[in-house]
Amino acid sequence: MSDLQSLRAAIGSFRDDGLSIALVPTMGALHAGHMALIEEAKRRADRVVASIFVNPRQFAPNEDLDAYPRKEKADAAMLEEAGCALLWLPDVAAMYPAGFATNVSVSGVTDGLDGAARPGHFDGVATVVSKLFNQVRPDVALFGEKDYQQLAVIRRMAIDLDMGLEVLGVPTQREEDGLALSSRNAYLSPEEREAARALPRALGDAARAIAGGGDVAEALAKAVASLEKAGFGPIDYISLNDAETLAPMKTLARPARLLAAARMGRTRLIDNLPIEPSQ
Ligand SMILES: Nc1ncnc2c1ncn2[C@@H]1O[C@H](COP(=O)(O)OP(=O)(O)OP(=O)(O)O)[C@@H](O)[C@H]1O
Ligand SMILES: CC(C)(CO)[C@@H](O)C(=O)[O-]
Ligand code: BAL
Repeated sequence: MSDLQSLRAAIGSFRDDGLSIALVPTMGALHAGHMALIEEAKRRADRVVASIFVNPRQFAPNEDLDAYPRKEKADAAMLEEAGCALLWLPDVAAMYPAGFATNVSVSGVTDGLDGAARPGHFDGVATVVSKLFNQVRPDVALFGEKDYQQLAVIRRMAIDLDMGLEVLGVPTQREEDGLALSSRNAYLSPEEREAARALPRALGDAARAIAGGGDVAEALAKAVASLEKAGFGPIDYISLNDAETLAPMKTLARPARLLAAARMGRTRLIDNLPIEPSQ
């Protein structure tokens, strides 16, 4: 459904029946990564609401808003098949009517990584996710760890603004060769798709080296070299960061996340892995 009045009525009737609600926000072109969020949502709440909205405010003018894949019919069928109770499909004019003038901006966790590489991106994400939370008023909302910084931003926002819901992360779903599932993988040519496996491989090698006590800078430099050799470029970042605050780390002193963003042809791919310090 696409109008807020109908959404509120449907949510109201779930609430009248005493049912809990999970929200899975997406931009559509659904794949098994999204479906893992739906499955986890079903375990966490009585009713699952999915949203599909390609949010113009989180794309910079030079990014792929127009090219972004749109597959509403197939998406709706997949969601119904998976047992999703409601699909929320707002349109741009309803989300951002004339006169819209509010921006939600989270600082700190947005300082580096995609926050630096995509200026304004996380303001767009925080603003639209605030709206989705206010529209659906879920008990729990689920996000993928593939977009690890996004998950950290939304967690921070929900706490800081007393949003009164649980924000849950779901592990990254991968292809057989390790590539993280992503709607943007559809942009890759067969040759680029083959070469793209170097990204999870480079992250895995670096994560193992760092977890085993290896020098962080050396492991990161090696990862950059292997990505360049595979045809990635430019590499926006490959970086070791605190798993919670996302502050950059030079040594493995606390639970960490190894995060990367790099371009394969016209496709920008991101990925990340956890690294735990050994006791
Ligand atoms: N491989 C994956 N595993 C787990 N969650 C995922 C995966 N891919 C996407 N998600 C999650 O699905 C939600 C919706 O993401 P989105 O619709 O942008 O899909 P996407 O595949 O990440 O697309 P994009 O190509 O834009 O990165 C986000 O919370 C995202 O982290
Ligand atoms: C969370 C989200 C739906 C907000 O537009 C988007 O950034 C996404 O799909 O990850
Ligand atoms: N999956 C994150 C949304 C974006 O890249 O715009």
